[in-house]
Amino acid sequence: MEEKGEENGVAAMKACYQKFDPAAYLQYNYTPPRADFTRNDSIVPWKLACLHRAFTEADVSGGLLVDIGAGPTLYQVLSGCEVFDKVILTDFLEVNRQELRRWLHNKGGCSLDWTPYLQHVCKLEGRRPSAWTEKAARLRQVVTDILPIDVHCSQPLAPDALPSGGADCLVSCFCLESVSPDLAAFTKALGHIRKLLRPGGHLMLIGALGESYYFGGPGVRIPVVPLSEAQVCASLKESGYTLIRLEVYTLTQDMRVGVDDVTGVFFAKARKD
Ligand SMILES: Nc1ncnc2c1ncn2[C@@H]1O[C@@H](CSCCNC[C@@H]2Cc3ccc([N+](=O)[O-])cc3CN2)[C@@H](O)[C@H]1O
Repeated sequence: MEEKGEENGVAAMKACYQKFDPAAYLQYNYTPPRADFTRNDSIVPWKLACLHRAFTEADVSGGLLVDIGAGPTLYQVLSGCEVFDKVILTDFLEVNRQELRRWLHNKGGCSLDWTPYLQHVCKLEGRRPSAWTEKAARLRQVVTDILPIDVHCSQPLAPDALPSGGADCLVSCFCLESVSPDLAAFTKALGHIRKLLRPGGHLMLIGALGESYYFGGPGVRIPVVPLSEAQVCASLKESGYTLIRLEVYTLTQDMRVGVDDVTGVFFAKARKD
């Protein structure tokens, strides 16, 4: 019976995503006030600072970085693309993979201008902001594939998607808790993606705390499993990771813009032993 319930929950979640609107989603979460580069207390600069620090620490190295459930966003690999020579982006929806391809193929028609993001990460790296064109070229050079993924499958990617040794690092932002019907499914999904990672490899995980829903487009209300810090730590441990660091951002009133009921954002750096 339990298996059936779990399958139904996952199927219902997948149905919700059929109406996901990348352009609206980007406007809701990746424009001011949540993405205000003139404010250090804005959410996106906080996330980029966490990712910059984590990717530039000496314990992170290797050849292949895989982004799990990238959605239509690229910010999550702007630091990692300088450390790894090969980056694979993944998402469940073709509309999101198309959005990513549009930017990577420099074809125009993107729903968001990523220039301020590229400039901000260049500043974090101590480079002049005008080096953003070099970072854009680097990102376009290292991203080799944009693949379909389903974190609820015990084998989330196609069999030959990754080299036999697996990825050296995974990054996943706001995906697992937004696609899982409950905490058990979230923890199980962490276990599924862990199999994509080589022993000693790192997981950089960003997610929402206390979120029970968000809008993935006008009128597209998508349920989310509300997580606490303690549940995130317990799920990482239970699914076979060693937590290195957990950082938390608490949303100020002006960051609560009506597109979700998220109360906080966590950043976890963990390792597969
Ligand atoms: N089975 C699946 N496997 C893998 N990916 C899947 C699956 N199903 C859907 N997907 C894929 O996962 C999705 C990832 S986008 C999920 C959005 N998460 C919630 C949203 C994000 C957000 C952003 C920023 C801030 N903030 O405070 O600044 C708060 C929040 C909280 N609300 C989407 O790309 C879908 O295509």
